Amino acid sequence: MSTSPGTPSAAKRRSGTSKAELNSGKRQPSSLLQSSRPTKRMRKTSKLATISYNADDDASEILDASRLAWKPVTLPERVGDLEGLMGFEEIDGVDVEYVNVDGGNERIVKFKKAKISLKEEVKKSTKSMTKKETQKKSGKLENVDAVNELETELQDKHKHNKKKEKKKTVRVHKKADDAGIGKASNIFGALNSEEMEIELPEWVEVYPLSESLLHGLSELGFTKPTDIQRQAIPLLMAGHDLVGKAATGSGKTLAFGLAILEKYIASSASSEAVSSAKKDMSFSSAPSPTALIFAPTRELAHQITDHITKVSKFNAASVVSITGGLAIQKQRRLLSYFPDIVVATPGRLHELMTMDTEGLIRWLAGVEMLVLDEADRLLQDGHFKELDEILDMIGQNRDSDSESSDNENYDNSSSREQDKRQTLVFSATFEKDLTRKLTTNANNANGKKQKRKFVNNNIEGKKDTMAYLLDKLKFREGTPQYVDVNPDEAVKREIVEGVIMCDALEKDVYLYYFLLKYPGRTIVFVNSVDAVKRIARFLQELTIPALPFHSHMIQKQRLRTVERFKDNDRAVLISTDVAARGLDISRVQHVLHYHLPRSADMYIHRSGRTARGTEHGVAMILCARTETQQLKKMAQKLGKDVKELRVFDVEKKVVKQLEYRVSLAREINALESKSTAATAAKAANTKKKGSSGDMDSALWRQAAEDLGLEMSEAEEILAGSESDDDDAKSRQLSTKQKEQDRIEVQRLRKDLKAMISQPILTSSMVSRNYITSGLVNLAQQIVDGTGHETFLGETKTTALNDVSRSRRQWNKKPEKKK
Ligand SMILES: Nc1ncnc2c1ncn2[C@@H]1O[C@H](COP(=O)(O)OP(=O)(O)OP(=O)(O)O)[C@@H](O)[C@H]1O
Repeated sequence: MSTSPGTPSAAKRRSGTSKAELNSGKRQPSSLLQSSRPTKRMRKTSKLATISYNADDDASEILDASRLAWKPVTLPERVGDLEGLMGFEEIDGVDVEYVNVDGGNERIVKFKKAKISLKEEVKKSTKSMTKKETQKKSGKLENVDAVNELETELQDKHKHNKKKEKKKTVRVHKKADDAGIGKASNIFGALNSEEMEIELPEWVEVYPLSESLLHGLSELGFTKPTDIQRQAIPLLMAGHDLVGKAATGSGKTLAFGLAILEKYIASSASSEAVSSAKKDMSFSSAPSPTALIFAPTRELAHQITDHITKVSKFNAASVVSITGGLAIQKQRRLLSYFPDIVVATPGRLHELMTMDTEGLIRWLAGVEMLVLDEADRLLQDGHFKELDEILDMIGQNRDSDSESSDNENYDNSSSREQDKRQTLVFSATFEKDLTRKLTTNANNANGKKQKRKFVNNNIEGKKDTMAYLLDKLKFREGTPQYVDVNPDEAVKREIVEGVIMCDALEKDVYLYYFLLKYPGRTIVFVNSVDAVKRIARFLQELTIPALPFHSHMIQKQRLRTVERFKDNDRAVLISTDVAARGLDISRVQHVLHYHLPRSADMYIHRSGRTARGTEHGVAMILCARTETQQLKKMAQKLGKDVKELRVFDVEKKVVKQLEYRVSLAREINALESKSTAATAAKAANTKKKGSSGDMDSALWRQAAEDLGLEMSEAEEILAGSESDDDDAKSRQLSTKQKEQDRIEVQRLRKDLKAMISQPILTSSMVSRNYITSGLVNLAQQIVDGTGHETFLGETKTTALNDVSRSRRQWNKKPEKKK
């Protein structure tokens, strides 16, 4: 507890709410728990007061402290045995006044009846309103059930189109600035009023967007455009093809999303007559969608759908995602409602198009805007083949309709004019010489267009993939517009980067250290599915709320995991690179690269899961000494000198204390895995025999899920049992062995629990009689609530603060802690 600063002898007041220690209103030492040895008085129960200071409350009466309703404070278990301290008590609803006496060496504490000021009350209610609003606004990723909801919604969109269109034209009568200011009773009412004028001058400056979109932006709280939106939207509205590059989390989705919606609103597709006639149409007669958007992952496709749907709340545009992992027939049905915007992963759309008998291809070929989000990823293995074929399919159909130019005839302007499709390509990373490639097609000295020269026109050759794409996409202009919002910046400015150096085998303990020290929403990236599973298990054992995430999980589980991650601000997502791109989850405080990413671009995308929108965040690499060459190379590719990296120092003594916990957790995991494999082998054997219980595939799937196995693992075990009955049997542990393992796991868990309940001592505590050392005022930390919840003697801090302040650079020795 710090004494009140200020003039000696003067009564000092502060405003706000905090906790204060009490010595029954009598004199007490200026810092109760800082003297060199515990005194008799320190052994007494100390009292805390939760106080509300009110500077205007001169008339408050002085209270007798001994008559107040003090409540005992429950201390964390580990704090209970501090030397000499027996406990604390607290009280609410009093004002505290300190009077410094004896030249400021001592203080008297006076208690007065508290009055909560009107300001405080308003603040309180604002807080709870804001929370509710935020929850409402935050929205959720679509889950499987949402497909059904969406279907109903699409039907409703047809029915209620008229109503929506009416909403769209709501006019404005009242200035937002006038709303509610100084009228406390009506502050929130005004926010919901449809009468409120939407004034977003910075958006209108960029492009005169339709009122329904401004309304949507206003609801999302997006008062001004981001740089990429500012630069891309006018170009897109002028009808240009565009390649857009901007940092992660900089709002690329709405850069193309708003342009698509604006075009939709302007086109006949939004007219009431067309919308209501759609229900009687077929793929060959229905108007083509305004836009077809490709994304490389399912989550990203759902997220784009969600994002565009939210901003188009006040118009009738319908958006669907077509992705793998969900029932294909349902997705076919969704398309049969002829949505205005289709967001797809190439795999599933390809599947649907190759099944097509009713003109789906032709319907898609007429799309007005084609978008490739995360374009460089779409060109990589596992995506490109399907995308390539889709582009061929819709290209051929369009060509046969419009006799469009072939890609060699760039200056055939007449055929280009017939070609209505606009093509948009976005990413945070493109291969370096893209600009050069784009400009090779610019005018030459004679003012004539030059043909693009492709070094290698074959995607299989892996070279020059972007050039191949540019050719394949058949831009309607010879050269698309190129917008690069941050040419010199690889990782977003708002991301503070750091590196922790350790030995390869120490990564687990350093990871645990970081997560304990900086609890907060975190994504840990690793390079294999096995690593995801192992790390998630051992962290869970250490009571860290870790969630595994990888592409072998069934889609339902993946969506559920993302929801759980969003719902818990301390959750730790352990993921492969499947979550590296596009995933937009707010308030992810840290990204940890447990394994070095395989490419510099992947480092940018992984790191970009933090600092979304206007937020800030930390990206930290756990680098084994054997990986330093790889790290240097990566830094070079990012245009950085490795020496610029902030090396983040970790207290070795503290890490030492965590090692035993980590080894216990690993031991438990090993025993549990043995038992899980044995149970699965038994289940597989039962399934094979069929007689004692012929498990159908749903039950089998359920059993695998219950055991925490993926289907691939379960099938592997099953296959093993089918090929060799004896082998499967041998994997079944004897009942006795299983029982022994179970008891051992219980014992280890108990030990681990006991360890976890102990505080971690920091260097200021390790070698000293901490309570009396005078270096750390522990009681002060407890009273103020500023103490770290796990690291005894340390104040609460954030990784953002600590890494930003870290000055140590590569190859410099850490400063010795005194
Ligand atoms: N004009 C705006 N004002 C404030 N926030 C915005 C604005 N536009 C978008 N955002 C928010 O910024 C976040 C990032 O947007 P988005 O997902 O489009 O980024 P991105 O550039 O596509 O990132 P990535 O390259 O990682 O996919 C989202 O949460 C989005 O809601």
